Amino acid sequence: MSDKTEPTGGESPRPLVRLGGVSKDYGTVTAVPPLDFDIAEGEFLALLGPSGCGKTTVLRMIGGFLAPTTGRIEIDGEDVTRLGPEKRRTNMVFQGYGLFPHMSVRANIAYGLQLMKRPRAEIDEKVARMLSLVRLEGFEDRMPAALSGGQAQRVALARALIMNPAVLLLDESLGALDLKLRKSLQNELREIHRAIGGTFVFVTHDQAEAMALATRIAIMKDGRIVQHGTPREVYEQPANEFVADFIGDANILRGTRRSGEVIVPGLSKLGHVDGPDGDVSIVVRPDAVDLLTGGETREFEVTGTLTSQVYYGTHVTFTARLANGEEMMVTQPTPGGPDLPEEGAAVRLGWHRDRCNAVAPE
Ligand SMILES: Nc1ncnc2c1ncn2[C@@H]1O[C@H](COP(=O)(O)OP(=O)(O)OP(=O)(O)O)[C@@H](O)[C@H]1O
Repeated sequence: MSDKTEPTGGESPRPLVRLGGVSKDYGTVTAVPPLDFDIAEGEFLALLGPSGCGKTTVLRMIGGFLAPTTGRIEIDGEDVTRLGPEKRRTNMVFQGYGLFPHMSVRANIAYGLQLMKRPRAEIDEKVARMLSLVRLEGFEDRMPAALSGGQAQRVALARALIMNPAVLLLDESLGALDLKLRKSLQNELREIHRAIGGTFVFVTHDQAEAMALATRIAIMKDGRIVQHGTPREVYEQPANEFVADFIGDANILRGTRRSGEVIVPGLSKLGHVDGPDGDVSIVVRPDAVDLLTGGETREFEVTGTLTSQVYYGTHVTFTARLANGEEMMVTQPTPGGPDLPEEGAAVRLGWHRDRCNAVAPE
C-alpha cells in the first residue's frame, strides 16, 4: 500500500495541498518520516490515529505552525514551506478555541478582517453571514465566558471561516465536549462543509468521529499514513491488521494459506480466499458473522461455545469461544423468531467470503 495519492486522470479533483517528502524530527526523534500526500479540493479529510502517531505534527506543518525538517508543502500550487501561518491561506481551529476573553462574539469573529482594515460594511455583512452559518444569531454581544462549550466552538469556527481560508484545519476541536454535544456539532460541521464547499482537514483519535465527518480518512501509525480511503473503504477493505483493529471492531484469525485454502491452527480448514501462499490474517467484522441455526452453510465456518450475550434492543451481540481458544464477536439484528441460544450452548458461526478480508499479519 502506497501512501501517495496520484491523480488518476482528468476526473480526479485537483490537489489543493501537496506534501512532498515532508518530514519532522524533534531532536533525535523522527515524529514523521518523509511523507508524500495530496489533499484534494473540497474534501473533508480526517487524520486519524492513536495518540503520538504524528497527526497534530502533520496538521501544524500544513498550517505553518511547525517547520518541516525536510520536504515541500504546496497550497494551491504555491510553495508555502517557508511561510508563517499568517501568510498561508489556511486557518486553524484549536482544541481550546483560543477566543479572546475580553471581546464579544461579534468582535471575536470580526477580528481577522479588522486586522486587515476591511471596510466596516463588509465586516458587518460577513459577520452576519457567519453568525447565520453557525446558528448564533442573537449572540453577537455575548462575552466568551457566557457561552457554552458548543457555542464557543461555533464562534471559533466562524472566526476561522470568515477569513475564507483555502483550507480549514481543525485540531481535535470537538475533543473537549460531551458526547451528545459532540454528535450535534458533528452534524453541524458536516452541514457547514457541504454549504460552503471548502476543504477541511481534521485531526482525531476517535474513529467514530472520523467515520461520521470525513469524506476520506487517512490512518496514521508511527508518523506514516498506513491507509487512506473513504470511511467505507477503510472499514470494508482494511489494508492490514492495524487498520482493521483501529476502525471498528474486528475478529482477526491468524493462519496460513496454501493454494488459497486458509488454515488456522486449532480450527478446521476455514475457507478459501485467493492469494499467495504464506502467513495470512482473516479479518471479519462482527456484523458480517452469522449465527447458523438451521441447515444453512457459509464459505467460512467455525464452531464454538457461546460465552456471552448482550441484548441492545435493535441488535444483539454474542461472544463465542472457538476451538482454538480465541473469542469471536458477533453482532446480529435482534431476531424476531425463536429464542436465542443460551450461554454455554454450542454454536456454529459462518460468513460469506466477500464479507471478510485476507490481510498481511502484523
Ligand atoms: N515539541 C516536541 N518535542 C519532542 N517530541 C515531540 C514534540 N511534539 C511532539 N513530539 C513527539 O512526536 C510524536 C508525534 O506527536 P503528535 O503530537 O504529532 O502526535 P498526535 O498523533 O497528534 O498525538 P495526540 O493525539 O496525543 O495529540 C510523539 O511521539 C510526540 O511525543
